[in-house]
Amino acid sequence: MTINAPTAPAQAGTSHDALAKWVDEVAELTTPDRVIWVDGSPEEWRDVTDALVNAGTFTRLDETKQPDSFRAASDPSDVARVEACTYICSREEKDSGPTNNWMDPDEMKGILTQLFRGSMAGRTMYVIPFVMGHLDAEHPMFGVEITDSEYVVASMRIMARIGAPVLAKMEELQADFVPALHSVGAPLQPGEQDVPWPCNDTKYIVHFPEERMIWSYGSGYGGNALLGKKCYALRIASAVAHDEGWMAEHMLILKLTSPQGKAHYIAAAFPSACGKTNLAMLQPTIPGWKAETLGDDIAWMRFGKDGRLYAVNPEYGFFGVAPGTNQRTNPNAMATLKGGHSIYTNVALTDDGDVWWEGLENEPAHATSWKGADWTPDSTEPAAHPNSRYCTPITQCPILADEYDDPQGVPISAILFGGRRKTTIPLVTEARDWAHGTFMGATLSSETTAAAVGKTGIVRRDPMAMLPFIGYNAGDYLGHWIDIGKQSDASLLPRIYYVNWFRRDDDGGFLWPGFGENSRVLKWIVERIEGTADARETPIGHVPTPEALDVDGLDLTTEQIAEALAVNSKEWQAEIPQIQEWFTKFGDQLPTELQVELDTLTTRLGDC
Ligand SMILES: Nc1nc2c(ncn2[C@@H]2O[C@H](COP(=O)(O)OP(=O)(O)OP(=O)(O)O)[C@@H](O)[C@H]2O)c(=O)[nH]1
Ligand SMILES: O=C([O-])CC(=O)C(=O)O
Ligand SMILES: [Mn+2]
Repeated sequence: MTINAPTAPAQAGTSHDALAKWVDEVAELTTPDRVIWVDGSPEEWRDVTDALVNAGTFTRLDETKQPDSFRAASDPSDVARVEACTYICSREEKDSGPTNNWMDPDEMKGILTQLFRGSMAGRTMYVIPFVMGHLDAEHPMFGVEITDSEYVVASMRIMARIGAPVLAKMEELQADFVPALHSVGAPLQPGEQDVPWPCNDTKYIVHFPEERMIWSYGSGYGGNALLGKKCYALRIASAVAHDEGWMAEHMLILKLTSPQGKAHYIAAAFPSACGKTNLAMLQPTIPGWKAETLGDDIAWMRFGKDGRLYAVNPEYGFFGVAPGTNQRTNPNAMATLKGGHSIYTNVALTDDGDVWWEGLENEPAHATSWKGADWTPDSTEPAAHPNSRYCTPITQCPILADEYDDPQGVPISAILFGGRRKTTIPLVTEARDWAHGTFMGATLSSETTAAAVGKTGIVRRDPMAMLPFIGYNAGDYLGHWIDIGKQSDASLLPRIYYVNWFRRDDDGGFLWPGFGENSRVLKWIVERIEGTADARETPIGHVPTPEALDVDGLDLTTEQIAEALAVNSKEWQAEIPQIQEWFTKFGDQLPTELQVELDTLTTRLGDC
């Protein structure tokens, strides 16, 4: 850790000229007490976590239960992504498109410059060099986050490859980087006592796609503040990917090996809190099948020389939803957490120094809720916030695939889209071809969850699970998907599937047991790719025949399975006007291929 006196020039920290200049400018604007260059060392982790414990932000957990791990409780107002305050400030409004908030970049910079002025007073400004993806990638994707939050420093260390080796490489290459400026927006007057979770009611999460730059103000929460993740690896990277002909997607990556030893890599896009982390760490329930994890949230995909799409996970940790995670649903997440070095945010603290959340085993008789209140099983308020999270190193995952660290990535055989729908969407549907698959992704819909501020349970269209993350015009984004499908031979492209683990029966219960049992659906998908599984053709695509889905040993009746797989034409006919209305949003920007797909679907439904 290099400490500069307040007046010392920041160049002391780097021989990267552009970086030194930017750090100086930010320090001058935000007036921190000191500037620290984050090197990623174990001593630094100790210093930062000690500082967070002293500030009351972190509680150190019991060493035998949760080694080197901490629990944080946020301000009750700062618990999730704030989509209403998230902007794509392209130079032209049309380039931000119909799905994003926009403001003229100069106007936005004016507002934010005022807010950032003096915003780090009384605090330490940290400079975190990071790389999304591999440092040895052909084109390493550098970023530097400047933040006044120790919580961000500790979390970024888990979530991304950061520190001295990254800075050294940036200096050697004098490399371009994404400047990512973050402040919690809570300057301290001399002598003023800090609060455990500083933040500001005014929040802005702002992206300048042409300049490849991020400014985030007022929130300390994950997706708003760990700027390598959604802000860089999805919003900025999607704009870069569009320009350069690759893809930055909200997808997990997993490796599935059949009993015969044949491996396939699968990517899957589900909206926030709809099952990516759980599927990425799946424990198959069918004999002989093995799953390994490569990533749980983001995939960057490029064509290889062989014409296949190769995916890498640009992250280095998991930022997972805590509630519902337990030994039965996700034993591999539990084992990852057992490795320690983890941060839990907005979960309950037990009296013996452990953490607890709804759905976890061993419900305590008493705990401290995420809001700091006494909690007992009789309490009416939840112990953990529904969007409480764990942040833990990917390298501790017991089923991590060796290839996760390969800068070339892995060739993808199948892409899954999925959402949370009580009705209409069958357990699994296979697209007829890439354009049809793109249509499935473009019309993906899901009930809203606690991962973003706002009402939950509302069905909304969420194209490729990217609605809050597309860093440019969503119509162009859909066009980009269509284009990608034209760049390789159809036989080399991943096959596309639409899944729904969340369909309900008449009593409101889940029709499908989900979690490890989802391996049965993956098995059908792999067998389809290999040409050995049956399907029936329906107006919406191919669904498994009841015999083709391996339900051996599953406690479901034939009727329940049929219900999970049903294509109900009445429900689909009701869907058509909603899709039409959704497409209207895109105007001329809607790729004609997608209108053709909608017309085809309408005709097919009319015929049945
Ligand atoms: N019923 C059912 N629930 C599931 C299944 N998979 C995940 N869930 C629940 O859905 C919630 C979110 O799951 P995650 O795997 O954390 O979702 P995610 O897509 O990784 O979410 P983000 O990290 O916000 O992007 C958790 O409460 C899970 O227990 C499933 O197959 N069936
Ligand atoms: O970004 C976040 O804050 C958490 C997350 O993974 C999501 O919301 O998809
Ligand atoms: Mn997740």
